[in-house]
Amino acid sequence: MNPAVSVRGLRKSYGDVEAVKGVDFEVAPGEVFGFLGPNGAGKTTTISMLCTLVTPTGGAAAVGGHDVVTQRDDVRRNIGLVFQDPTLDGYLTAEQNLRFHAELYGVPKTVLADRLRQVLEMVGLWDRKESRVSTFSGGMKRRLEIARGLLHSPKVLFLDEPTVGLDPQTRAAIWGYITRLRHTEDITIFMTTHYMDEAEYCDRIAIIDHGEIVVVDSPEALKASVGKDRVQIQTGDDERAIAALQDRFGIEAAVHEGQVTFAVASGEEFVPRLFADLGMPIKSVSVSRPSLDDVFMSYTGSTIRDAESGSAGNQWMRAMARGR
Ligand SMILES: Nc1ncnc2c1ncn2[C@@H]1O[C@H](COP(=O)(O)OP(=O)(O)OP(=O)(O)O)[C@@H](O)[C@H]1O
Repeated sequence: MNPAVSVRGLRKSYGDVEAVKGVDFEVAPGEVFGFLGPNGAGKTTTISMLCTLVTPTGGAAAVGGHDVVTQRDDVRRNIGLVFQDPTLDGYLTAEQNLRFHAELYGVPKTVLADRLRQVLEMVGLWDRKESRVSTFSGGMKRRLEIARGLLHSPKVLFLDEPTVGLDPQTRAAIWGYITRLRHTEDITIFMTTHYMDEAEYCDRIAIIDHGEIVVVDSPEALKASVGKDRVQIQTGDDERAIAALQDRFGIEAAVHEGQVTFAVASGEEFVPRLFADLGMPIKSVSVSRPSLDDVFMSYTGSTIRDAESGSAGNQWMRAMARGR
């Protein structure tokens, strides 16, 4: 089967700023594919090139088999967009917004009424179809944008940070619609996010940092590739525990989330040694498998939050990355 999205050496510079530095990847039909990276990593620039809104400086990309530079109209007919900034008309009703879009995309009149109802019911806005969009909450507007993005039955739906700025309940609802889509529509989904928990919904994710793809794989495979567990202990004296871990096991630890935290290859097997040889009482121990946070750290050397705030990451996280 031909890939839904195919990208080779794609790059984009804005003057001296190399926003995207030559990325390669393919997205299979029916896949939910995510770009995960901190603010400024190049996610919006990449998705904008795929949607024909930004012209690449180099390389090539095809969506649904159509080139994003030479076959822009074909690409546009085959894609749906939900971008960070809302583009709904507030003075129109929900239904009027969708009808306007249907006209632009040439949705046949014979199917329009059914399709309108289908997409509005999917996002829970059928009852509000006659309300003006200016009266909608942020979450309702985002839901309407998703309905609009799907109205013309696109082959690929592009979502740029679909839940940014929304409360946790609305974020969960939006993910509910997106995951249900894979059963109800014949569609490929390409999305960007800087939320680790949202990346978990994807079949595969590409981690992007400073305009480059660092790794592409399923969330499970990426977590398994870290190869280290996170161990957190509580003792009566954090400083002494950190020093003892260094002296007796050569392990670098730091206080993280209020507990002495470090990374080791097989956490459960290490715990008995810890009790036997740490040389001080331990009040509690927890061992957890790597999260996508740990994956991001392991491949890029900082956490997403640290990358966004410009700080350097803490000591145990740096220790986590050092194995590579
Ligand atoms: N129109 C533009 N002109 C100049 N520089 C730009 C422009 N658009 C993006 N950039 C720069 O390109 C880099 C990548 O930006 P991009 O918006 O693609 O990142 P992002 O990962 O999507 O982050 P965010 O989620 O904050 O949008 C940044 O350094 C940004 O400042």
